[in-house]
Amino acid sequence: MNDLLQVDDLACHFSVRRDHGFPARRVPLKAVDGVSFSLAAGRTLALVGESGCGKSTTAKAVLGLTHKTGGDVLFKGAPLPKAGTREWRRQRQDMQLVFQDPLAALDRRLPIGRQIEEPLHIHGVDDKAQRRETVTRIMTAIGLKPHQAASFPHELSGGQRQRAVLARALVLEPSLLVLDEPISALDVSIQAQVINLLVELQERLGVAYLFISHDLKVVRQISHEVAVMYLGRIVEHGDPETIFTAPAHPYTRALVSAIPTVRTTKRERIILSGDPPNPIDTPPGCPFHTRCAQAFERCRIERPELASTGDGRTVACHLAHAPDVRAVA
Ligand SMILES: Nc1ncnc2c1ncn2[C@@H]1O[C@H](COP(=O)(O)OP(=O)(O)OP(=O)(O)O)[C@@H](O)[C@H]1O
Repeated sequence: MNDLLQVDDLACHFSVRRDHGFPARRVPLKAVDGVSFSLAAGRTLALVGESGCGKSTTAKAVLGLTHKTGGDVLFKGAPLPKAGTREWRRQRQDMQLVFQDPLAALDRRLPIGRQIEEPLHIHGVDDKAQRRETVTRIMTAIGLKPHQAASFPHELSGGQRQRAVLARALVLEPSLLVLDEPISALDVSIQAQVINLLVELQERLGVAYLFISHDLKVVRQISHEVAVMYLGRIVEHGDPETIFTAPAHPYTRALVSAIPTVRTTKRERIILSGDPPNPIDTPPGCPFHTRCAQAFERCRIERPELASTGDGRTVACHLAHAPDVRAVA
């Protein structure tokens, strides 16, 4: 198995208090419920879907930052060490996380050079000159001027700050970078620059990205594979070209139809009614049936498995696997 990251049947269920009803009781909230995927070195997998579908929880579980209640996460073929242990911290050098808001991720009181240098210090690079040289090299690679090492976060633009965050994440030369909405806090003009930079860095450094975004236009530019999530599950997974030109799941079709510039077989915008159901009360059958215009009896009873459609992707939809099923159901 050559995969850098292997996620099998991952589940993250939280115990939450139900708001209504008496007496108050705790119920399971299935934030992630049976997610499987793999990611090879130097590749990008995008996780997409509406807010609350479980993207960030999946990412945190991959890094051991949230407790998983089921399934396995293998990194370089081995299970994640227990969070907080020395082994886990050592492994975290090789799997870094970049969040949405660069200002929140940086310490306002420290010059960015010091912040980029810090992981080297923590992970035992004792030679100061070597640390400084590495910082200069990574800053140059990321498009920052070495003299900007002395700048404080508020003295930089939004794009420069996100570059500084990326530099800090890359300074230990990780194999995996988890990027959680890395550009959504940036101006549109800067977003393209950061995306180009990410693509360039991947080619140069061979780092793999788990890229979380709700912006499908950006996802199409950057990813080698896309997994569409709905209510804690993957409903469609494949290469971006197939998914964006001929989405097979009705939910993916609705998401893709909302991208103005994407050509789909059906060009008209599909407006989904209502919000996704509460993950505390997932509907029986297909979790999407309550919002699906094509749902029929079987969808209300039987949950479709994520299965191959024979064109290199997997889809969890009864209709995608047997379009004439409605006639015989
Ligand atoms: N620690 C927690 N305790 C209880 N519920 C949680 C916890 N973390 C996440 N959730 C719930 O799990 C579900 C999935 O959340 P998650 O943040 O993973 O979604 P998301 O797709 O990343 O959304 P967004 O794009 O808004 O960040 C949501 O219903 C959220 O409220």
